[in-house]
Amino acid sequence: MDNYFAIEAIDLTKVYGSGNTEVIAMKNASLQLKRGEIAALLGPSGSGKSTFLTAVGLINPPTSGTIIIGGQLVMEGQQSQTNLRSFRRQHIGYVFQKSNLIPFLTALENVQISLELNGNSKRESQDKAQQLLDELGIGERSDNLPSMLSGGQQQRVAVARALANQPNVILADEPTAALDSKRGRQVMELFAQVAHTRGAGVIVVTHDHRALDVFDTIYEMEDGMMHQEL
Ligand SMILES: Nc1ncnc2c1ncn2[C@@H]1O[C@H](COP(=O)(O)OP(=O)(O)OP(=O)(O)O)[C@@H](O)[C@H]1O
Repeated sequence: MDNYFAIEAIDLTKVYGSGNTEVIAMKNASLQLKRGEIAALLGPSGSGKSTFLTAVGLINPPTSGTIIIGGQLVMEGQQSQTNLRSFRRQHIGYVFQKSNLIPFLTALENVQISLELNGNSKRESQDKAQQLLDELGIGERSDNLPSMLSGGQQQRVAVARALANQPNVILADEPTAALDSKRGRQVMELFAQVAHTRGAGVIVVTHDHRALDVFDTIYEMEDGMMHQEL
């Protein structure tokens, strides 16, 4: 089927530095994620999880390997095959450990701005942002600045922002690290729902083994190598 995979990462390797200071952070890491599938990425500190996620997120290119997103070849080694900036904005939603909301914009404006950056009118963006916040259960807090929201609410706004442009791919780097286990689980369930209902491919880096049942697939990194858990 055309575009059956949200992400195909093939033999990704990343080398930082050279000579004595060379670090091989990722070695031939491969992963195939279908649309509608949510995968957890586990592994000890320093095993290469962030390196993998930022490579696939087109933030930090691999030294070698191939990245195909939504059926389109985007990276061949360090060579980009498309305009990475606009590709990223249109197709990839990123959620970080801390919500990284813009502190002087309201919850609504934080979501609205990413829609406007993608060419939607102000009015359209406002309506769509409000609708997303409503769907995520924080619509009544849309006028609040991030500092007035709890960690879990801020993370919901960050998820709304990541979903705003209906990306094929959502990448989350320890999105629940700042949350208690109940709220952490809610955020994980939200990602699973987004994958299953919107057909996005979602990868979540996590250290939290308590919510692993929400994932369709579990990958683990060790010393830069990727394994799929059976
Ligand atoms: N910019 C960099 N320059 C040099 N080495 C780096 C750089 N970024 C990461 N590394 C090294 O690459 C390896 C993998 O790091 P990475 O951040 O991908 O691990 P991680 O699994 O995400 O760790 P954590 O769970 O602690 O966030 C580590 O040995 C790290 O020290």
